[in-house]
Amino acid sequence: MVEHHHVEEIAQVLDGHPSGRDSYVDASWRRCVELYGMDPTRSDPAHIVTDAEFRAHREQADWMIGAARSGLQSLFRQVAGQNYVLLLTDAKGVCVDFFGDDLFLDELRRAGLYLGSNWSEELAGTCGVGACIVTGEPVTVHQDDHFGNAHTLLSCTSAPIFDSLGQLAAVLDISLLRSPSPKSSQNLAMSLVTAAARRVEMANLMAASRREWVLRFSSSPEFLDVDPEAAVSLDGSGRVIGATRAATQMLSRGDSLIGRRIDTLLGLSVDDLPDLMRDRPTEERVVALGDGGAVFGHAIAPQAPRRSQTNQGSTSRHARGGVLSALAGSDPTMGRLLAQAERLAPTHVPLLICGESGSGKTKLARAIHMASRRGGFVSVDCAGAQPEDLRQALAAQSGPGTLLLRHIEDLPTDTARVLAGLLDAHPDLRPISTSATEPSDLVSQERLPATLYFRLSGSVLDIPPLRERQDLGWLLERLLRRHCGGEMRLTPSARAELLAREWPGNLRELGNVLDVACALAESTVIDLPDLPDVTETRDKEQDLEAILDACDWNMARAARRLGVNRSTVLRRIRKQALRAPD
Ligand SMILES: Nc1ncnc2c1ncn2[C@@H]1O[C@H](COP(=O)(O)OP(=O)(O)OP(=O)(O)O)[C@@H](O)[C@H]1O
Repeated sequence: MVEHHHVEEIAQVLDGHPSGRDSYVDASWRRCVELYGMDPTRSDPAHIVTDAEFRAHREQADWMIGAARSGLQSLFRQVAGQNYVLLLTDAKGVCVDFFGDDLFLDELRRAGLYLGSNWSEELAGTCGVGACIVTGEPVTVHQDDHFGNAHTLLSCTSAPIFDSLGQLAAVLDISLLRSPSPKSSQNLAMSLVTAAARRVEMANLMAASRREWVLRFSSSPEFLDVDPEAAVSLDGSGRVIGATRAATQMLSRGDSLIGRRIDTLLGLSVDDLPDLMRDRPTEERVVALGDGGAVFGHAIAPQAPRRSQTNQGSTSRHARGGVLSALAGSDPTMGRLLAQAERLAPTHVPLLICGESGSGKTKLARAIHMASRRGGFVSVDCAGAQPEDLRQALAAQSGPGTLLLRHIEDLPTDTARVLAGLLDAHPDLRPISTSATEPSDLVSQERLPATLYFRLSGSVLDIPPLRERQDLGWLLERLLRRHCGGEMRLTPSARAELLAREWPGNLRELGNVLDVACALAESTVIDLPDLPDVTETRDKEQDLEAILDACDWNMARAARRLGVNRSTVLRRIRKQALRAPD
């Protein structure tokens, strides 16, 4: 009798009379007849895939099963003793994971509430999983909402799980073999299953974003850190590269967020993210939404170096892009310089890298060598280098390679003559020189013989000083990880102070300041008082003579005390015309 009524009701919907049920039920009934050619009078049993098919589906969904496991387990504990069964299906509707009571296993299997059953709408008719896959929304398909007569005792509540790019990845379903007749009896099941799906998406995004910034949101400050509602992951330039479904709905009413810049979606830029980290009181971490509303935000810094975003792929061009692009964030001058360096790297053109002390000339030279894939690497500090030092350095070198000549401006005249001869003897050796002196001054001030200068400066690369770079925030994070490990973080005020400094000692000074700050910080958070004073750094410059005296004019010791290298000390001694006491 009930079955007859069910078939009639479906026929009425097909005639255009709404059933009064949820609209997704009517729509699904119509699809079953009009699209899949199903017959409501038939009573087809559950559709179970073959063992081989099941293995293939499970293998493909392996990552999702892993990500969802603990969410499923805790959901199952929440509904323990209420005869619910939990199914995780893949995006095609095949059940790949299952939690249910062993007592009812046979019955559950017969009903298709078990591993390997296929709940796609075109096979199973109107059902929770099938309707969820088609609509992309959470649904409850209760008792005779089901199309097929075989399933009209079941109550199935299903929520979609999307991957971080917004593709449907799985469906989480909570079902009962027998249930009370009002559909509203399943409202709690609906809340539980949607919350569990949201947490699985969150866990998934977090697992995939260890190398990226993640920004999590909650409308209530109490839950921001423990159970946020939504999250996005961002690349170094602040573009969204992953989002949970809730974030898509919260920030762009369901339109994809992928590729959009965070400052076009929210009242903040990527540089503001550190202000939203956990060390700041939750109530202060307010983020303005585009529609005028506001939520609370929690930013999580990358836990490992970010992947290179250029040249994805494993070609040698990628390797070059990787090593060079890792030297800068989004600073336009550095961007141009690195693009130029990338093109020059594989050539034999002698390079002269100019820039202030500590600005990263040596680092760039090494990166160019690595990108060139050109055999051996020989490095010589030219400050005070004797001809014999050069000969020794090159004694074992044969074949292609790079000769790094650091502080070329301090090369003594005798050694300069020998260098020219050594370059003749090693035609495969490509010289890369570094200089803190302007290229024009190298010749005009007779720091280098003109012939040698032209021989060494096939192309000149100018590194900007740190105070002129626009990627200081990026560098701060990078050096913080390198100098202090992944754990350490800066309070917003410490960060603001570092961003405001002039950095006359450039990246070397920044590294030294972070070393001191890490040593002084009492926890994993670096605060304002942990930062060495600017005047301490300046004093170092001014008190060179006093420090040299204190170190018995031992250059290496003085260099360590000052946080610079030996040749810089030599240069400063010359500049200040200091003389060691007799
Ligand atoms: N892009 C970078 N990212 C992170 N650290 C960097 C970068 N460039 C340089 N550094 C660090 O800054 C410090 C100074 O760099 P480097 O020795 O290359 O400077 P330099 O210009 O050659 O200095 P100098 O002229 O005094 O010899 C080093 O500790 C280096 O590791």
